[in-house]
Amino acid sequence: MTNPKSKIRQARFASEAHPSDTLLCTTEEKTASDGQNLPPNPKSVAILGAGAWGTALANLAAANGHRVGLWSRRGSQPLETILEDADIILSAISMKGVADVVEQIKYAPISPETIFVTATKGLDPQTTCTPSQVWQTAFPDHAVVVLSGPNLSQEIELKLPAATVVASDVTAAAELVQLVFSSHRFRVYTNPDRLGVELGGTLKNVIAIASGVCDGLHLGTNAKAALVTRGLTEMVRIGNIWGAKTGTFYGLSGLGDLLATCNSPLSRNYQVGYQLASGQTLTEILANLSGTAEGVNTCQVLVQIAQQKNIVIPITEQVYRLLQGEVTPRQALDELMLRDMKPEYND
Ligand SMILES: NC(=O)c1ccc[n+]([C@@H]2O[C@H](COP(=O)([O-])OP(=O)(O)OC[C@H]3O[C@@H](n4cnc5c(N)ncnc54)[C@H](OP(=O)(O)O)[C@@H]3O)[C@@H](O)[C@H]2O)c1
Ligand SMILES: O=P(O)(O)OC[C@H](O)CO
Repeated sequence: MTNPKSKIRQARFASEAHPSDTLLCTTEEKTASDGQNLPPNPKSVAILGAGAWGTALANLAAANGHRVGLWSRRGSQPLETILEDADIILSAISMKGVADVVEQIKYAPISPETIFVTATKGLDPQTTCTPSQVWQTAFPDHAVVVLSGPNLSQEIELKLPAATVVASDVTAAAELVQLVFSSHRFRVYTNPDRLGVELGGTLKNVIAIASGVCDGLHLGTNAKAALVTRGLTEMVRIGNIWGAKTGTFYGLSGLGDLLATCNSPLSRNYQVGYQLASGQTLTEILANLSGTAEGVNTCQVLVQIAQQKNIVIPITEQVYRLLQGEVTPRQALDELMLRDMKPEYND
């Protein structure tokens, strides 16, 4: 006989429908495959964006026994229905859609207790704001949490172990989100530096494009190590100007995500770089890419910020010029190798 306490309600997607049409937890009871008991106080979690990451996060929360609704603009569930009574509203919308979705729900009846979580890794091209800043501006009285870490969604869907960070200045909100997503295969840490955690996940995408180029040109392990290390220096430099803490960039959401994304062919940003090195144009690559490579837009925003604030970010600049078609991958490499000689640390 199965112990009812060891049962969870598992979310299931019907293959014939859009995932967001079918998610809301089924009533099917199943022995806890993740070793989790049904939580004493299951939360209602609304996930916005049924792409790769939204779907993986929905599965994680549902496997922990929470009530999960997954919304997509292409599904049949109205947004208001998904938002009703949500304890947590998590956005996994790609950056280009965040402002639109925020606008749609700005005037929806949302409880003041509802926590917003953003899992988007991008920058708004109009305002240069981070996604959490966009959400916080629209919902100034709500807790906003960033979820970011080395989290390639395909590995998480395969139930491989991973860790992430949930960051907020509202500790209780971060701790609640930690509880909702934590399991024996997904270890969740809290961090008070919301901006640092968010920028780590965002800025590394540009370095991941550069790493793809490095591997596509077969430049070797020494070159890759140099690129990733100097890339981290650039990330810290930009983050410090923004007001993020240096130490945060050496954690999971910075160095951790950098290592994952710069070394995995599963990363869309890495794929963009790799394919650029093999001679394809950006237009061709993006036309065939499955999912979103946020680093392409982030790079443009960073170059704009660097010019305004006089920040030296040579790798990002070369990635920008490469994406614009102004240099070839080899020329970008030469530009980086032949820069003026300097000490390793002068910040
Ligand atoms: N995939 C990962 O491994 C991973 C891991 C961590 C973080 N992230 C971050 O999570 C975000 C989403 O990534 P993803 O891989 O899930 O990308 P994706 O598969 O391309 O999904 C993006 C989602 O955003 C939705 N969207 C875009 N514009 C919209 C708009 N105007 N209105 C409503 N919905 C809109 C898309 O809806 P449609 O399907 O209708 O276009 C889709 O559901 C990115 O910022 C990414 O950097 C991804
Ligand atoms: O596929 P990418 O390049 O968007 O990377 C996915 C995640 O950000 C990895 O943590």
